[in-house]
Amino acid sequence: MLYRLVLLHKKLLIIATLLSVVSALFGIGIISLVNSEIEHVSDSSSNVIEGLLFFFAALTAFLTFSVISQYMLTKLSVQIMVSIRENMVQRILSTSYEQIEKVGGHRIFATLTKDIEALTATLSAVPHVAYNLSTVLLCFAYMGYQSWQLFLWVGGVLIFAMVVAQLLMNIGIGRFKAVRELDDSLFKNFRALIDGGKELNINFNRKRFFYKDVITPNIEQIKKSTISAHLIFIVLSNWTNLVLFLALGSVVFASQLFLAGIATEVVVSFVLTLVYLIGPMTVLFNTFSVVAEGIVSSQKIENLQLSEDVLFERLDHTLTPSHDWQHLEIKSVAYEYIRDGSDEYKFSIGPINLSVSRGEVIFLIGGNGCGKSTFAKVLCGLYTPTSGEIRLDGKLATADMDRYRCHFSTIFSDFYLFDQVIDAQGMLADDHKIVEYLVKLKLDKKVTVNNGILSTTELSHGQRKRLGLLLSYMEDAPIYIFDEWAADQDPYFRNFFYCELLAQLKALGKTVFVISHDEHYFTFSDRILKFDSGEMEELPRKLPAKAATDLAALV
Ligand SMILES: Nc1ncnc2c1ncn2[C@@H]1O[C@H](COP(=O)(O)OP(=O)(O)OP(=O)(O)O)[C@@H](O)[C@H]1O
Repeated sequence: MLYRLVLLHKKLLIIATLLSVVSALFGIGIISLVNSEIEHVSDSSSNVIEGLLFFFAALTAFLTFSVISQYMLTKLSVQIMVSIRENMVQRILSTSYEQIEKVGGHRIFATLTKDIEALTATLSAVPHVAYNLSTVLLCFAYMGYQSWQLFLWVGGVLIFAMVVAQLLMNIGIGRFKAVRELDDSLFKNFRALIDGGKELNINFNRKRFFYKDVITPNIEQIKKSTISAHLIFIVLSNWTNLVLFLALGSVVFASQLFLAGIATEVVVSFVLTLVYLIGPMTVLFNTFSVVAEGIVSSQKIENLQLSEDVLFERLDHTLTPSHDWQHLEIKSVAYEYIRDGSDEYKFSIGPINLSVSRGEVIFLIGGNGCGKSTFAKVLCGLYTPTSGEIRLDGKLATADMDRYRCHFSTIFSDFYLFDQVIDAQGMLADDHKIVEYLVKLKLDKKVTVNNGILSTTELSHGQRKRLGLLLSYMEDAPIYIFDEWAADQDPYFRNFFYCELLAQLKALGKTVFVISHDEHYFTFSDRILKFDSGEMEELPRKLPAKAATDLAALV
Protein backbone atom coordinates (compact mmCIF):
# COMPACT_ATOMS: atom_id res chain seq x y z
CA MET A 1 0.00 0.00 0.00
CA LEU A 2 2.86 2.33 0.92
CA TYR A 3 4.43 1.69 -2.46
CA ARG A 4 1.11 2.16 -4.26
CA LEU A 5 0.51 5.51 -2.57
CA VAL A 6 3.95 6.75 -3.49
CA LEU A 7 3.29 5.64 -7.09
CA LEU A 8 -0.04 7.42 -7.09
CA HIS A 9 1.63 10.73 -6.28
CA LYS A 10 4.82 10.12 -8.22
CA LYS A 11 4.55 13.27 -10.35
CA LEU A 12 4.43 15.63 -7.40
CA LEU A 13 7.03 13.52 -5.63
CA ILE A 14 9.45 13.77 -8.57
CA ILE A 15 9.02 17.56 -8.87
CA ALA A 16 9.47 18.03 -5.15
CA THR A 17 12.48 15.72 -5.04
CA LEU A 18 14.07 17.52 -8.00
CA LEU A 19 13.66 20.80 -6.15
CA SER A 20 15.28 19.15 -3.12
CA VAL A 21 18.17 18.01 -5.25
CA VAL A 22 18.64 21.55 -6.59
CA SER A 23 18.61 22.95 -3.08
CA ALA A 24 21.05 20.24 -1.96
CA LEU A 25 23.24 21.13 -4.96
CA PHE A 26 23.41 24.70 -3.73
CA GLY A 27 24.35 23.38 -0.28
CA ILE A 28 27.23 21.42 -1.78
CA GLY A 29 28.12 24.45 -3.90
CA ILE A 30 28.47 26.54 -0.74
CA ILE A 31 30.82 23.96 0.80
CA SER A 32 32.82 23.83 -2.39
CA LEU A 33 33.00 27.64 -2.49
CA VAL A 34 34.16 27.85 1.14
CA ASN A 35 36.67 25.10 0.39
CA SER A 36 38.17 26.97 -2.55
CA GLU A 37 38.21 30.21 -0.52
CA ILE A 38 40.25 28.41 2.19
CA GLU A 39 42.83 27.69 -0.51
CA HIS A 40 42.95 31.43 -1.35
CA VAL A 41 43.22 32.70 2.24
CA SER A 42 46.94 33.42 1.87
CA ASP A 43 46.64 34.45 -1.80
CA SER A 44 46.33 38.28 -1.88
CA SER A 45 45.72 38.30 -5.67
CA SER A 46 42.40 36.45 -5.42
CA ASN A 47 39.16 38.41 -5.90
CA VAL A 48 37.51 38.26 -2.46
CA ILE A 49 34.55 40.48 -3.46
CA GLU A 50 33.67 38.21 -6.36
CA GLY A 51 33.90 35.17 -4.04
CA LEU A 52 31.69 36.96 -1.47
CA LEU A 53 29.07 37.78 -4.12
CA PHE A 54 29.02 34.16 -5.26
CA PHE A 55 28.74 33.07 -1.65
CA PHE A 56 25.66 35.29 -0.96
CA ALA A 57 24.07 34.36 -4.29
CA ALA A 58 24.51 30.66 -3.46
CA LEU A 59 23.09 31.26 0.06
CA THR A 60 20.01 33.02 -1.37
CA ALA A 61 19.43 30.28 -3.95
CA PHE A 62 19.93 27.60 -1.28
CA LEU A 63 17.35 29.22 1.00
CA THR A 64 14.84 29.79 -1.82
CA PHE A 65 15.02 26.27 -3.20
CA SER A 66 15.04 24.71 0.28
CA VAL A 67 11.83 26.56 1.24
CA ILE A 68 10.08 25.81 -2.08
CA SER A 69 11.08 22.14 -2.11
CA GLN A 70 10.11 21.57 1.53
CA TYR A 71 6.80 23.34 0.91
CA MET A 72 6.13 21.10 -2.10
CA LEU A 73 7.06 17.99 -0.17
CA THR A 74 4.91 18.93 2.81
CA LYS A 75 1.99 19.60 0.47
CA LEU A 76 2.60 16.20 -1.06
CA SER A 77 2.56 14.42 2.30
CA VAL A 78 -0.71 16.16 3.28
CA GLN A 79 -2.25 15.07 -0.02
CA ILE A 80 -1.07 11.52 0.60
CA MET A 81 -2.60 11.60 4.09
CA VAL A 82 -5.94 12.74 2.66
CA SER A 83 -5.84 10.03 0.02
CA ILE A 84 -5.10 7.30 2.61
CA ARG A 85 -8.15 8.39 4.60
CA GLU A 86 -10.37 8.52 1.53
CA ASN A 87 -9.00 5.23 0.27
CA MET A 88 -9.59 3.47 3.59
CA VAL A 89 -13.16 4.75 3.87
CA GLN A 90 -13.85 3.71 0.26
CA ARG A 91 -12.31 0.27 0.77
CA ILE A 92 -14.27 -0.36 3.96
CA LEU A 93 -17.49 0.74 2.26
CA SER A 94 -16.69 -1.54 -0.69
CA THR A 95 -15.89 -4.54 1.51
CA SER A 96 -18.62 -7.09 2.15
CA TYR A 97 -20.32 -7.05 5.53
CA GLU A 98 -19.27 -10.68 5.83
CA GLN A 99 -15.57 -9.80 5.60
CA ILE A 100 -15.92 -6.85 8.02
CA GLU A 101 -17.63 -9.19 10.49
CA LYS A 102 -14.89 -11.80 10.01
CA VAL A 103 -12.09 -9.28 10.60
CA GLY A 104 -13.81 -7.85 13.67
CA GLY A 105 -14.80 -4.27 14.39
CA HIS A 106 -11.94 -3.72 16.86
CA ARG A 107 -9.34 -4.52 14.18
CA ILE A 108 -10.93 -2.15 11.69
CA PHE A 109 -11.09 0.51 14.37
CA ALA A 110 -7.42 -0.03 15.27
CA THR A 111 -6.55 0.36 11.59
CA LEU A 112 -8.62 3.51 11.20
CA THR A 113 -6.79 5.13 14.09
CA LYS A 114 -3.37 3.47 14.50
CA ASP A 115 -2.47 2.43 10.96
CA ILE A 116 -3.67 5.58 9.25
CA GLU A 117 -1.68 7.59 11.78
CA ALA A 118 1.44 5.46 11.27
CA LEU A 119 1.17 5.56 7.48
CA THR A 120 0.63 9.30 7.55
CA ALA A 121 3.71 9.74 9.75
CA THR A 122 5.73 7.57 7.36
CA LEU A 123 4.58 9.44 4.30
CA SER A 124 5.08 12.74 6.05
CA ALA A 125 8.68 11.64 6.53
CA VAL A 126 9.03 11.26 2.75
CA PRO A 127 9.93 14.96 2.29
CA HIS A 128 12.71 14.71 4.84
CA VAL A 129 13.92 11.37 3.51
CA ALA A 130 13.95 12.65 -0.09
CA TYR A 131 15.64 15.90 0.88
CA ASN A 132 18.28 14.35 3.11
CA LEU A 133 18.84 11.36 0.86
CA SER A 134 19.51 13.62 -2.11
CA THR A 135 21.91 15.66 0.03
CA VAL A 136 23.72 12.46 1.07
CA LEU A 137 23.90 11.17 -2.51
CA LEU A 138 25.19 14.49 -3.81
CA CYS A 139 27.82 14.60 -1.09
CA PHE A 140 28.88 11.09 -2.15
CA ALA A 141 29.08 12.23 -5.77
CA TYR A 142 31.10 15.24 -4.70
CA MET A 143 33.51 13.06 -2.72
CA GLY A 144 33.79 10.59 -5.62
CA TYR A 145 34.59 13.48 -7.95
CA GLN A 146 37.28 14.78 -5.56
CA SER A 147 39.04 11.43 -5.18
CA TRP A 148 37.62 8.09 -6.19
CA GLN A 149 40.34 6.21 -4.25
CA LEU A 150 39.49 7.92 -0.98
CA PHE A 151 35.80 7.59 -1.74
CA LEU A 152 36.24 3.81 -2.07
CA TRP A 153 37.41 3.74 1.55
CA VAL A 154 34.43 5.77 2.68
CA GLY A 155 32.11 3.67 0.47
CA GLY A 156 33.44 0.43 2.01
CA VAL A 157 32.73 1.70 5.50
CA LEU A 158 29.26 2.87 4.44
CA ILE A 159 28.34 -0.43 2.75
CA PHE A 160 29.32 -2.29 5.92
CA ALA A 161 27.19 0.22 7.89
CA MET A 162 24.21 -0.32 5.58
CA VAL A 163 24.36 -4.13 5.93
CA VAL A 164 24.33 -3.84 9.73
CA ALA A 165 21.55 -1.20 9.50
CA GLN A 166 19.43 -3.49 7.32
CA LEU A 167 19.79 -6.34 9.83
CA LEU A 168 18.79 -4.05 12.68
CA MET A 169 15.88 -2.70 10.62
CA ASN A 170 14.54 -6.24 10.04
CA ILE A 171 14.68 -7.00 13.75
CA GLY A 172 12.95 -3.66 14.46
CA ILE A 173 10.15 -4.35 11.97
CA GLY A 174 9.58 -7.78 13.56
CA ARG A 175 9.24 -6.15 16.97
CA PHE A 176 6.86 -3.46 15.68
CA LYS A 177 4.73 -6.24 14.19
CA ALA A 178 4.44 -7.83 17.64
CA VAL A 179 3.46 -4.43 19.13
CA ARG A 180 0.83 -3.95 16.44
CA GLU A 181 -0.74 -7.35 17.20
CA LEU A 182 -0.96 -6.35 20.85
CA ASP A 183 -2.61 -3.07 19.78
CA ASP A 184 -5.46 -5.09 18.24
CA SER A 185 -6.19 -6.76 21.57
CA LEU A 186 -5.91 -3.37 23.29
CA PHE A 187 -8.59 -1.95 20.99
CA LYS A 188 -10.76 -4.98 21.76
CA ASN A 189 -10.31 -4.24 25.46
CA PHE A 190 -11.05 -0.53 24.89
CA ARG A 191 -14.31 -1.57 23.29
CA ALA A 192 -15.15 -3.76 26.25
CA LEU A 193 -14.28 -0.83 28.54
CA ILE A 194 -16.88 1.39 26.85
CA ASP A 195 -19.52 -1.12 25.67
CA GLY A 196 -19.34 -3.08 28.92
CA GLY A 197 -19.59 0.08 31.04
CA LYS A 198 -22.81 -1.05 32.73
CA GLU A 199 -21.54 -4.50 33.66
CA LEU A 200 -18.22 -3.13 34.88
CA ASN A 201 -19.90 -0.51 37.05
CA ILE A 202 -22.42 -2.86 38.60
CA ASN A 203 -20.02 -5.68 39.34
CA PHE A 204 -17.01 -4.42 41.29
CA ASN A 205 -15.26 -7.80 41.09
CA ARG A 206 -15.58 -7.83 37.32
CA LYS A 207 -14.22 -4.28 37.23
CA ARG A 208 -11.25 -5.31 39.40
CA PHE A 209 -10.63 -8.44 37.30
CA PHE A 210 -10.89 -6.51 34.03
CA TYR A 211 -8.50 -3.85 35.28
CA LYS A 212 -5.94 -6.08 36.96
CA ASP A 213 -6.05 -9.24 34.86
CA VAL A 214 -7.13 -8.10 31.43
CA ILE A 215 -6.33 -4.53 30.44
CA THR A 216 -3.33 -3.75 32.65
CA PRO A 217 -1.31 -6.82 31.52
CA ASN A 218 -2.20 -5.89 27.93
CA ILE A 219 -0.93 -2.31 28.42
CA GLU A 220 2.19 -3.58 30.24
CA GLN A 221 2.98 -6.00 27.41
CA ILE A 222 2.63 -3.18 24.87
CA LYS A 223 4.93 -1.01 26.97
CA LYS A 224 7.65 -3.69 27.08
CA SER A 225 7.35 -4.55 23.39
CA THR A 226 7.34 -0.89 22.29
CA ILE A 227 10.45 -0.11 24.33
CA SER A 228 12.23 -3.18 22.96
CA ALA A 229 11.27 -2.19 19.38
CA HIS A 230 12.47 1.39 19.86
CA LEU A 231 15.70 0.16 21.45
CA ILE A 232 16.66 -1.34 18.08
CA PHE A 233 16.17 2.02 16.40
CA ILE A 234 18.11 3.84 19.13
CA VAL A 235 21.00 1.45 18.41
CA LEU A 236 20.51 2.10 14.69
CA SER A 237 20.57 5.85 15.14
CA ASN A 238 23.75 5.75 17.25
CA TRP A 239 25.24 3.34 14.77
CA THR A 240 25.03 6.19 12.18
CA ASN A 241 27.05 8.55 14.32
CA LEU A 242 29.60 5.84 14.94
CA VAL A 243 29.81 5.06 11.21
CA LEU A 244 30.37 8.70 10.30
CA PHE A 245 33.20 8.95 12.83
CA LEU A 246 34.52 5.68 11.44
CA ALA A 247 34.39 7.16 7.93
CA LEU A 248 36.19 10.32 9.16
CA GLY A 249 38.90 8.18 10.76
CA SER A 250 39.24 6.01 7.66
CA VAL A 251 39.70 9.14 5.49
CA VAL A 252 42.35 10.62 7.76
CA PHE A 253 44.25 7.39 8.37
CA ALA A 254 43.88 5.79 4.95
CA SER A 255 45.17 8.97 3.29
CA GLN A 256 48.30 8.72 5.44
CA LEU A 257 48.80 4.96 5.39
CA PHE A 258 47.72 3.80 1.95
CA LEU A 259 46.94 6.81 -0.23
CA ALA A 260 49.89 9.08 0.44
CA GLY A 261 49.59 10.81 -2.94
CA ILE A 262 46.26 12.48 -2.10
CA ALA A 263 46.48 16.26 -1.58
CA THR A 264 45.73 17.70 1.86
CA GLU A 265 42.97 19.94 0.39
CA VAL A 266 41.16 16.81 -0.85
CA VAL A 267 41.38 15.20 2.61
CA VAL A 268 40.13 18.45 4.20
CA SER A 269 37.27 18.60 1.73
CA PHE A 270 36.33 14.97 2.58
CA VAL A 271 36.42 15.77 6.28
CA LEU A 272 34.26 18.90 5.77
CA THR A 273 31.75 16.94 3.66
CA LEU A 274 31.54 14.12 6.18
CA VAL A 275 30.97 16.59 9.01
CA TYR A 276 28.25 18.24 6.90
CA LEU A 277 26.73 14.79 6.35
CA ILE A 278 26.17 14.19 10.10
CA GLY A 279 22.93 16.24 9.99
CA PRO A 280 21.24 14.60 6.96
CA MET A 281 22.43 11.10 7.92
CA THR A 282 21.06 11.49 11.47
CA VAL A 283 17.69 12.63 10.10
CA LEU A 284 17.64 9.68 7.69
CA PHE A 285 18.41 7.09 10.34
CA ASN A 286 15.99 8.68 12.82
CA THR A 287 13.16 8.24 10.33
CA PHE A 288 13.87 4.50 10.11
CA SER A 289 11.60 3.72 13.09
CA VAL A 290 8.80 5.78 11.55
CA VAL A 291 9.29 3.99 8.23
CA ALA A 292 9.32 0.61 10.01
CA GLU A 293 6.00 1.41 11.72
CA GLY A 294 4.60 2.49 8.35
CA ILE A 295 5.68 -0.78 6.74
CA VAL A 296 4.05 -2.77 9.55
CA SER A 297 0.83 -0.73 9.26
CA SER A 298 0.80 -1.09 5.50
CA GLN A 299 1.07 -4.90 5.87
CA LYS A 300 -1.60 -4.84 8.55
CA ILE A 301 -4.01 -3.03 6.24
CA GLU A 302 -3.32 -5.55 3.48
CA ASN A 303 -4.00 -8.42 5.91
CA LEU A 304 -7.51 -7.08 6.56
CA GLN A 305 -8.30 -8.11 2.98
CA LEU A 306 -10.48 -5.10 2.40
CA SER A 307 -11.92 -4.78 -1.06
CA GLU A 308 -9.54 -3.50 -3.73
CA ASP A 309 -12.43 -3.16 -6.09
CA VAL A 310 -13.47 0.39 -5.28
CA LEU A 311 -16.04 1.30 -7.91
CA PHE A 312 -16.87 4.71 -6.59
CA GLU A 313 -18.07 6.23 -9.83
CA ARG A 314 -21.12 4.16 -8.98
CA LEU A 315 -21.81 6.38 -5.99
CA ASP A 316 -22.66 9.22 -8.36
CA HIS A 317 -25.90 7.42 -9.23
CA THR A 318 -28.84 6.26 -7.18
CA LEU A 319 -29.69 2.57 -7.36
CA THR A 320 -33.40 2.00 -7.71
CA PRO A 321 -34.99 -1.36 -7.03
CA SER A 322 -37.57 -2.98 -9.21
CA HIS A 323 -40.86 -2.38 -7.35
CA ASP A 324 -42.84 -4.69 -9.60
CA TRP A 325 -40.63 -7.76 -9.22
CA GLN A 326 -42.57 -11.02 -9.25
CA HIS A 327 -40.42 -13.96 -8.15
CA LEU A 328 -37.61 -14.50 -5.74
CA GLU A 329 -36.05 -17.93 -6.14
CA ILE A 330 -33.78 -19.46 -3.52
CA LYS A 331 -32.25 -22.59 -5.02
CA SER A 332 -30.28 -25.05 -2.83
CA VAL A 333 -28.82 -22.16 -0.86
CA ALA A 334 -26.41 -23.12 1.92
CA TYR A 335 -24.22 -20.95 4.09
CA GLU A 336 -21.46 -21.86 6.52
CA TYR A 337 -19.63 -19.52 8.89
CA ILE A 338 -15.96 -19.91 8.08
CA ARG A 339 -13.42 -18.36 10.41
CA ASP A 340 -9.77 -18.54 9.29
CA GLY A 341 -7.65 -20.80 11.46
CA SER A 342 -10.47 -21.67 13.82
CA ASP A 343 -11.35 -25.33 14.52
CA GLU A 344 -14.29 -24.48 16.74
CA TYR A 345 -17.80 -25.72 15.97
CA LYS A 346 -19.00 -24.30 12.68
CA PHE A 347 -22.65 -23.53 12.06
CA SER A 348 -24.28 -23.91 8.69
CA ILE A 349 -27.73 -23.52 7.17
CA GLY A 350 -29.35 -25.21 4.21
CA PRO A 351 -29.55 -26.31 1.54
CA ILE A 352 -32.70 -24.21 1.35
CA ASN A 353 -35.18 -24.12 -1.53
CA LEU A 354 -37.82 -21.43 -1.52
CA SER A 355 -39.90 -19.53 -4.00
CA VAL A 356 -41.32 -16.18 -2.90
CA SER A 357 -43.87 -14.00 -4.67
CA ARG A 358 -44.37 -10.28 -4.34
CA GLY A 359 -46.72 -9.21 -1.56
CA GLU A 360 -46.25 -12.22 0.72
CA VAL A 361 -45.84 -11.90 4.49
CA ILE A 362 -43.51 -14.69 5.58
CA PHE A 363 -42.71 -15.56 9.17
CA LEU A 364 -39.40 -17.20 10.07
CA ILE A 365 -39.73 -19.11 13.31
CA GLY A 366 -37.67 -21.55 15.40
CA GLY A 367 -35.66 -21.74 18.61
CA ASN A 368 -32.64 -19.63 19.51
CA GLY A 369 -29.60 -20.21 17.36
CA CYS A 370 -31.39 -22.29 14.73
CA GLY A 371 -30.28 -20.00 11.87
CA LYS A 372 -33.15 -17.54 11.24
CA SER A 373 -30.99 -14.40 11.28
CA THR A 374 -28.27 -16.17 9.32
CA PHE A 375 -30.80 -17.04 6.63
CA ALA A 376 -32.11 -13.46 6.66
CA LYS A 377 -28.56 -12.15 6.08
CA VAL A 378 -28.08 -14.54 3.17
CA LEU A 379 -31.50 -13.60 1.81
CA CYS A 380 -30.77 -9.86 1.72
CA GLY A 381 -27.26 -10.32 0.32
CA LEU A 382 -25.22 -9.46 3.41
CA TYR A 383 -23.77 -12.97 3.26
CA THR A 384 -22.92 -14.66 -0.03
CA PRO A 385 -24.21 -18.24 -0.16
CA THR A 386 -21.51 -20.88 0.21
CA SER A 387 -23.42 -22.84 -2.43
CA GLY A 388 -26.65 -22.51 -4.38
CA GLU A 389 -28.06 -19.37 -5.94
CA ILE A 390 -30.59 -16.61 -5.43
CA ARG A 391 -32.43 -15.18 -8.42
CA LEU A 392 -34.74 -12.19 -8.52
CA ASP A 393 -36.96 -12.39 -11.58
CA GLY A 394 -34.41 -14.74 -13.09
CA LYS A 395 -31.42 -12.41 -12.47
CA LEU A 396 -28.64 -13.89 -10.40
CA ALA A 397 -28.21 -11.87 -7.19
CA THR A 398 -24.44 -12.25 -7.21
CA ALA A 399 -24.24 -10.71 -10.70
CA ASP A 400 -24.83 -7.28 -9.11
CA MET A 401 -25.04 -7.52 -5.36
CA ASP A 402 -25.51 -3.76 -4.79
CA ARG A 403 -28.53 -3.74 -7.06
CA TYR A 404 -29.94 -6.90 -5.49
CA ARG A 405 -29.44 -5.58 -1.94
CA CYS A 406 -31.21 -2.32 -2.71
CA HIS A 407 -34.49 -4.29 -2.85
CA PHE A 408 -34.29 -4.79 0.91
CA SER A 409 -34.80 -2.69 3.99
CA THR A 410 -33.84 -4.47 7.20
CA ILE A 411 -34.00 -4.05 10.94
CA PHE A 412 -31.77 -6.65 12.59
CA SER A 413 -31.60 -6.96 16.34
CA ASP A 414 -28.19 -5.19 16.42
CA PHE A 415 -29.35 -2.40 14.08
CA TYR A 416 -27.66 1.01 13.88
CA LEU A 417 -29.71 4.19 13.98
CA PHE A 418 -28.51 6.91 11.63
CA ASP A 419 -29.55 10.50 12.33
CA GLN A 420 -30.31 11.07 8.66
CA VAL A 421 -33.64 9.85 7.30
CA ILE A 422 -33.19 8.80 3.67
CA ASP A 423 -36.01 8.39 1.16
CA ALA A 424 -36.28 5.92 -1.74
CA GLN A 425 -34.11 8.19 -3.94
CA GLY A 426 -31.37 8.25 -1.34
CA MET A 427 -32.09 11.93 -0.52
CA LEU A 428 -32.93 13.39 2.89
CA ALA A 429 -36.60 12.63 3.38
CA ASP A 430 -39.42 15.13 3.59
CA ASP A 431 -39.94 16.50 7.13
CA HIS A 432 -43.76 16.46 6.90
CA LYS A 433 -43.82 12.77 6.14
CA ILE A 434 -41.31 12.04 8.91
CA VAL A 435 -43.39 14.02 11.44
CA GLU A 436 -46.49 12.08 10.36
CA TYR A 437 -44.75 8.81 11.29
CA LEU A 438 -43.20 10.25 14.44
CA VAL A 439 -46.75 10.98 15.59
CA LYS A 440 -47.95 7.55 14.57
CA LEU A 441 -45.09 5.89 16.44
CA LYS A 442 -45.65 8.20 19.44
CA LEU A 443 -42.18 9.66 19.20
CA ASP A 444 -43.12 13.24 18.30
CA LYS A 445 -42.70 14.42 21.91
CA LYS A 446 -39.17 12.99 22.03
CA VAL A 447 -37.76 13.54 18.56
CA THR A 448 -37.97 16.46 16.16
CA VAL A 449 -36.72 16.63 12.62
CA ASN A 450 -35.01 19.33 10.62
CA ASN A 451 -34.31 18.86 6.92
CA GLY A 452 -34.37 15.09 7.28
CA ILE A 453 -32.03 15.04 10.29
CA LEU A 454 -33.37 13.65 13.55
CA SER A 455 -32.79 15.74 16.66
CA THR A 456 -31.79 12.72 18.76
CA THR A 457 -31.48 8.95 18.79
CA GLU A 458 -30.91 8.80 22.57
CA LEU A 459 -34.07 6.91 23.45
CA SER A 460 -35.18 3.76 25.21
CA HIS A 461 -34.47 0.48 23.40
CA GLY A 462 -38.09 0.03 22.34
CA GLN A 463 -38.30 3.66 21.16
CA ARG A 464 -35.07 3.30 19.20
CA LYS A 465 -36.57 0.30 17.44
CA ARG A 466 -39.61 2.38 16.56
CA LEU A 467 -37.34 5.05 15.14
CA GLY A 468 -35.57 2.29 13.20
CA LEU A 469 -38.94 1.28 11.82
CA LEU A 470 -39.54 4.86 10.71
CA LEU A 471 -36.18 4.96 8.91
CA SER A 472 -36.92 1.63 7.26
CA TYR A 473 -40.41 2.67 6.24
CA MET A 474 -39.14 5.91 4.65
CA GLU A 475 -36.67 3.89 2.53
CA ASP A 476 -39.72 2.43 0.79
CA ALA A 477 -37.94 -0.78 -0.30
CA PRO A 478 -39.90 -3.57 -2.02
CA ILE A 479 -38.83 -6.22 0.54
CA TYR A 480 -38.64 -5.81 4.31
CA ILE A 481 -36.89 -7.98 6.88
CA PHE A 482 -37.76 -7.44 10.55
CA ASP A 483 -35.66 -9.51 12.93
CA GLU A 484 -37.65 -9.82 16.17
CA TRP A 485 -38.67 -6.19 15.85
CA ALA A 486 -41.65 -6.58 18.16
CA ALA A 487 -39.75 -8.50 20.86
CA ASP A 488 -39.19 -5.44 23.03
CA GLN A 489 -42.33 -3.46 22.22
CA ASP A 490 -45.18 -2.85 24.61
CA PRO A 491 -48.53 -4.58 23.80
CA TYR A 492 -49.80 -1.51 21.92
CA PHE A 493 -46.91 -1.38 19.46
CA ARG A 494 -46.66 -5.17 19.21
CA ASN A 495 -50.26 -5.13 18.12
CA PHE A 496 -49.64 -2.18 15.81
CA PHE A 497 -46.75 -4.05 14.18
CA TYR A 498 -48.47 -7.40 13.58
CA CYS A 499 -52.01 -6.24 12.97
CA GLU A 500 -51.58 -2.88 11.25
CA LEU A 501 -48.16 -2.41 9.77
CA LEU A 502 -47.81 -5.85 8.17
CA ALA A 503 -51.24 -5.51 6.53
CA GLN A 504 -50.36 -2.00 5.35
CA LEU A 505 -47.09 -3.13 3.83
CA LYS A 506 -48.81 -6.08 2.18
CA ALA A 507 -51.45 -3.76 0.73
CA LEU A 508 -48.63 -1.69 -0.76
CA GLY A 509 -47.33 -4.81 -2.51
CA LYS A 510 -44.34 -5.18 -0.20
CA THR A 511 -42.95 -8.56 0.73
CA VAL A 512 -42.20 -8.87 4.41
CA PHE A 513 -40.03 -11.42 6.22
CA VAL A 514 -40.70 -11.39 9.95
CA ILE A 515 -38.46 -13.25 12.36
CA SER A 516 -40.63 -13.88 15.37
CA HIS A 517 -41.09 -15.85 18.58
CA ASP A 518 -44.55 -14.32 19.11
CA GLU A 519 -46.68 -17.42 18.57
CA HIS A 520 -49.91 -15.47 19.13
CA TYR A 521 -49.29 -13.52 15.98
CA PHE A 522 -48.19 -16.33 13.64
CA THR A 523 -51.65 -16.16 12.08
CA PHE A 524 -50.81 -12.82 10.51
CA SER A 525 -48.48 -14.54 8.11
CA ASP A 526 -49.17 -15.89 4.66
CA ARG A 527 -46.48 -18.50 5.09
CA ILE A 528 -44.44 -19.88 7.97
CA LEU A 529 -40.89 -21.15 7.58
CA LYS A 530 -39.64 -23.13 10.53
CA PHE A 531 -35.92 -23.41 11.19
CA ASP A 532 -34.26 -26.17 13.15
CA SER A 533 -30.47 -26.56 13.39
CA GLY A 534 -29.99 -24.67 10.15
CA GLU A 535 -32.57 -26.65 8.22
CA MET A 536 -35.77 -25.10 6.98
CA GLU A 537 -39.23 -26.56 6.41
CA GLU A 538 -42.39 -24.77 5.44
CA LEU A 539 -45.30 -25.33 7.83
CA PRO A 540 -48.81 -25.74 6.50
CA ARG A 541 -51.00 -22.74 7.27
CA LYS A 542 -53.34 -23.75 10.05
CA LEU A 543 -55.75 -20.89 10.52
CA PRO A 544 -58.05 -19.60 7.84
CA ALA A 545 -58.06 -15.83 7.26
CA LYS A 546 -61.26 -15.40 9.29
CA ALA A 547 -59.65 -16.90 12.41
CA ALA A 548 -56.72 -14.59 11.91
CA THR A 549 -59.02 -11.58 11.95
CA ASP A 550 -60.70 -12.82 15.09
CA LEU A 551 -57.34 -13.24 16.74
CA ALA A 552 -56.37 -9.74 15.70
CA ALA A 553 -59.41 -8.45 17.53
CA LEU A 554 -58.34 -10.33 20.64
CA VAL A 555 -54.76 -9.12 20.92
N1 LIG B 1 -21.03 -13.89 13.27
C1 LIG B 1 -21.05 -15.22 13.46
N2 LIG B 1 -19.92 -15.94 13.30
C2 LIG B 1 -19.93 -17.28 13.46
N3 LIG B 1 -21.02 -17.99 13.80
C3 LIG B 1 -22.16 -17.31 13.97
C4 LIG B 1 -22.24 -15.89 13.82
N4 LIG B 1 -23.52 -15.50 14.04
C5 LIG B 1 -24.20 -16.63 14.33
N5 LIG B 1 -23.39 -17.70 14.29
C6 LIG B 1 -23.76 -19.11 14.51
O1 LIG B 1 -24.99 -19.30 13.86
C7 LIG B 1 -25.93 -19.87 14.74
C8 LIG B 1 -27.30 -19.33 14.37
O2 LIG B 1 -27.35 -17.96 14.65
P1 LIG B 1 -28.57 -17.05 14.22
O3 LIG B 1 -28.27 -15.67 14.66
O4 LIG B 1 -28.84 -17.27 12.79
O5 LIG B 1 -29.72 -17.70 15.10
P2 LIG B 1 -31.23 -17.26 15.26
O6 LIG B 1 -32.06 -18.41 14.82
O7 LIG B 1 -31.49 -15.95 14.64
O8 LIG B 1 -31.29 -17.16 16.85
P3 LIG B 1 -32.08 -16.15 17.83
O9 LIG B 1 -33.50 -16.56 17.84
O10 LIG B 1 -31.42 -16.40 19.14
O11 LIG B 1 -31.84 -14.76 17.31
C9 LIG B 1 -25.45 -19.51 16.13
O12 LIG B 1 -25.80 -20.48 17.07
C10 LIG B 1 -23.96 -19.44 15.97
O13 LIG B 1 -23.40 -20.73 16.18
